[in-house]
Amino acid sequence: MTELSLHGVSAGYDAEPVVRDVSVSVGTGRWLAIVGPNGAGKSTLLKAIAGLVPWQGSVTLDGTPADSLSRKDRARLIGYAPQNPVLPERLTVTDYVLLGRTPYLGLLARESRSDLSIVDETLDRLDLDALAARKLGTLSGGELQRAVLARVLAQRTTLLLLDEPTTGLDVGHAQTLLERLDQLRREDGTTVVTTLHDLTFAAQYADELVLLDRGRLVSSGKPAEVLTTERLREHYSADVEVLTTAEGHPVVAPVRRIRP
Ligand SMILES: Nc1ncnc2c1ncn2[C@@H]1O[C@H](COP(=O)(O)OP(=O)(O)OP(=O)(O)O)[C@@H](O)[C@H]1O
Repeated sequence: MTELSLHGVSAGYDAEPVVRDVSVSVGTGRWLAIVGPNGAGKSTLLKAIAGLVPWQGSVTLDGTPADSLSRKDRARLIGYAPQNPVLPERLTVTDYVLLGRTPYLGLLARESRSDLSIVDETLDRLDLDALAARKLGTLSGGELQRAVLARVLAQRTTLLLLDEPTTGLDVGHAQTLLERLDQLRREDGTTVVTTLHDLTFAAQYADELVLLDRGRLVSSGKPAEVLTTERLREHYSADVEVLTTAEGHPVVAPVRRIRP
């Protein structure tokens, strides 16, 4: 169970921060989606929470400063899946997912029966059983995406940071993956933070959104509060209509204006 809080977080790569002064909290078992136009700093913010880029400010997990955690403790608490992971093509899906158990292994120790059963269970949860013996290099983009999610889920962390988990998935597979994630969150109480380009998916799955533009937080709150036609025009330079489904979820629809 992990509550995540950020206060005045700035992060970047060189001298100039590309994310500035972001403050946001995510309650235990909640889902936060970071949205914003290309280059806004979404991935950088996620990497800052994961401790993968230099950052300033305060990041706490259940009140404990993230930078006071050892590397191993951090890996037991935070699971991070990058947007474009480097994948060892010759590894089988099972062996790749087993890498998620690394934070629990002692020096030179082999995986235990319990590690193997967690991997089996994770493969089963993500319908990857049939692909378990396949090498990563032979999988389709969508299958790989599921394998990446499986590795991070096998890590059994209470906070998941997922950078664009639906990249390259068709609408059905994207929906299935997000549903599975939501189910795991409900069953296990995992806190989820994702970046998502698809604003409709973000609105339908996340409890709260933060909208970044040029490194700054420009809006945060419930999806229907953040996703307004005016705000999307201002920050994305996009012509959209925000519709509402029968269930009350926002749908962000691009609109083409035919000019005479
Ligand atoms: N490794 C890096 N070194 C230097 N600058 C970087 C690096 N990675 C990203 N940046 C810059 O930081 C800024 C924010 O990038 P970031 O990837 O966080 O944006 P993003 O919102 O995730 O974008 P996108 O939607 O295009 O994936 C961009 O200007 C980008 O060029």
